[in-house]
Amino acid sequence: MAQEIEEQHVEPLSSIGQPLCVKNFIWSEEEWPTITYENFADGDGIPTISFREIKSQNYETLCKAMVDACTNWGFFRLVDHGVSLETIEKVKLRWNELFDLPMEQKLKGARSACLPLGYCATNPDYGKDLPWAEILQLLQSPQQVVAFASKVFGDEHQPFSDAMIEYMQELDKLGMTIFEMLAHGLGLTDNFFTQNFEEKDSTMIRVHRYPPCPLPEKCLGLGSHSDPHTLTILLQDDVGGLQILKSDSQWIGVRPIPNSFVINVGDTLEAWTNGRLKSVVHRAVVNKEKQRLSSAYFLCPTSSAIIACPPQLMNSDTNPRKYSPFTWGDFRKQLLVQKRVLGKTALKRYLI
Ligand SMILES: O=C(O)CCC(=O)C(=O)O
Ligand SMILES: [Fe+2]
Repeated sequence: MAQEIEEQHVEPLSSIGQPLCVKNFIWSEEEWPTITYENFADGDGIPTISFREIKSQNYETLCKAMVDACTNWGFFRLVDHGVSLETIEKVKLRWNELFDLPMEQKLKGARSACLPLGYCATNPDYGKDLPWAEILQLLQSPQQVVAFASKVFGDEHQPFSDAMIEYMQELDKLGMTIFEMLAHGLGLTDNFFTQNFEEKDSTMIRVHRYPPCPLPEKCLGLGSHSDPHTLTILLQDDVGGLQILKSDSQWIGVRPIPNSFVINVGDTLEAWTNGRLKSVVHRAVVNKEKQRLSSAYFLCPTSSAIIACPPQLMNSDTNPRKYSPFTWGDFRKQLLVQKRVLGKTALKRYLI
């Protein structure tokens, strides 16, 4: 029986001419998930922040709560975020339409080995520990979205392109609000972070669709990693599968709540705040019954932005500088060479 499952062909994740079966997706044993996709009990302590009262005098409290969430968890859920449900539903529909297309058509927009932008079914370049996911990765640039969509949908690209561009513009605005609030809560000038985000040359989106998996106890949608960027705004559907690593090496599931985003701190923001805000390792697990859709919007500063912790967040005796200042462009270049981020390792190169 086990043998039969392992020999099964995995149609939704096989590119043309590259048939894959379940056994090609079995991960190294240390990585096998210890809790299932719908085990959320331990994750209910993850803070939930609402923007409903953002305009009132509660602003101060809200900013502090956000900083606390990013300090203690590296993650929070955001509700009443102001991005319209219509924008979100529209883009989800377009993503599903894309993933539902025949493989030949999707591969017209395939990513190339040298540039990780476009569509791919799993990521065969990894060789082993293959993600159980279809993935679309694109830069925030409207031109790039249109170029990708035109390759895949031809003259019919407009609904996809428009939905995607609108969604990313909304998320960008939301990201800037969060950065202002974090700066405020940390006692920095409100534009401390946002002034570095004028050019959006490397901000990007990654959309995943994880098909049902016959062997979820040995496969992973996305392996454990921290996000190297600054801030991630994650949209997940109601299935569940995102798990985060608590400090005591315990994995906990993030319960999906309707019309919310999951926000998490990336490595770059951790360095920028001298470790005050934490970039926490997480992963996506899969399940036998349901496909799952998620999308991560990764906010990145201008390439020339210098990531250096401001003096207000350090203390020469008790909390000296932990990372040598670096530019986002330099870090990004190194990440592109590294290709695969495993666990939380990317920042080590700048440790003092
Ligand atoms: O699918 C998820 O819930 C996680 C996605 C993620 O962590 C990422 O794309 O970096
Ligand atoms: Fe991530």
